[in-house]
Order: sequence, then C-alpha cells, then structure tokens
Amino acid sequence: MSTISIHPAVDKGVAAGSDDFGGGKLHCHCSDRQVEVTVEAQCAHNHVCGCTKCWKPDGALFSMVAVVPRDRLSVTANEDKLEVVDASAAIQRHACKACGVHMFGRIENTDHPFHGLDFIHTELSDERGWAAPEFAAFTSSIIESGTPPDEMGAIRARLQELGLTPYDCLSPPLMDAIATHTAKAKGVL
Ligand SMILES: N[C@@H](CCC(=O)N[C@@H](CSCO)C(=O)NCC(=O)O)C(=O)O
Ligand SMILES: [Zn+2]
Ligand SMILES: [Zn+2]
Repeated sequence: MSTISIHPAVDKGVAAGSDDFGGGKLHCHCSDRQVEVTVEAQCAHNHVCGCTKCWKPDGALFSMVAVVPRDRLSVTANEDKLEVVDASAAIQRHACKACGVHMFGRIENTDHPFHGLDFIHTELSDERGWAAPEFAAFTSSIIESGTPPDEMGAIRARLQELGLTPYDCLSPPLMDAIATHTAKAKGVL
C-alpha cells in the first residue's frame, strides 16, 4: 500500500458511484449547529484538485470537488455560519466560519464558462452513490502549498495507479469546453 495520501476518499481505491443516485445532504465539521446543504442532483465532473483554493481535509494533498446545477442546491440549516472566503475569486467559496469547511462554491459571473454550476465536496455527505472522481486537476499546484517538487513523480504515479490521470489544469474535455465557450463569446465559432 502506498504511503502517499492523495485524499481519504480515494486512498483505498476509487469507488464507483450509482447511476440512480439523486443527491443528498452535506454537513460541515462542527459538532454543534452544523451547516447543512441539500443537493437534489447527482454530481458531475468529480475530480481531485491540487489547487490552493479548494478546501482539503487535514493531511490531504488534494481536495475532491464536483459540480451540480446551482438551482439544485440550497442551504437548509445554519446559513448564518457561512461566509465567502475570497469575494474576488471566480468561484466564491461559502465556508463555515466555525470549522472552516467549504460548503459550496458559486460562480456569480454570468460570462464564466461554468456559470450555473456550484462546486461541492461530496465527502461532506453520509450518502453513498455520488459519482466518483475521474481525474486529477491542477496537480503541479500542490507545490504551491509546500509539496517538494522532487516528490511529484511519485505522486503522479500514485494518481495514475488510482485511475486519476493527472493534469496541470482541468481534463482535456473540460479545457475544450472552456475554449469553446471563449471562442463563441469572441464570435470565432
Ligand atoms: N495554481 C493556482 C490554480 C488555482 C485555480 O485556477 N484553480 C481552478 C480549479 S478549482 C476546481 O477545479 C479554478 O478554476 N479556480 C478558480 C477559483 O478558485 O476561483 C492555485 O493553486 O491557487
Ligand atoms: Zn462548521
Ligand atoms: Zn481547485
């Protein structure tokens, strides 16, 4: 067994989701007055992300993050505990002020390619059946959090072993979708 911890949800192998899964509730890590977010949809584009902005559980090198339609997500308990971590970021991450967990990330810029989608961490749900992570995004960015560059070879090999192909931005289909959006906005497509 590898000693590299990518993320607790994948370290023992990536479990497949369920085709008929329709969503669930996310809870923050507080023992008292937990923030609750209700998601009435299966997630899409689940991935592990090495960027410095996504919330990672203690000890994990990567976050695990997916998207759902924003109209399928609502805060159903203790919304007063939420605050936006960085209002200038494209993805505004609504975090619990007490425990620091990011409950959802929302894009308010209507011109953004992913506007209409909210970012969630499915590990915050007790339900099983969420679509599994498919790839690793922003792999090189873990260096920005202090990972020594000479460990990257072993980390990329572990990601490959788990079936999470490492990319340094998003996956090719998502990068193509972003470029298509930009090309249409410019009028060249
Ligand atoms: N090297 C930077 C990269 C940060 C970054 O661009 N993150 C992506 C992916 S987040 C989920 O996949 C992004 O879209 N960020 C927009 C935002 O965070 O608002 C770093 O590590 O910080
Ligand atoms: Zn909390
Ligand atoms: Zn990220």
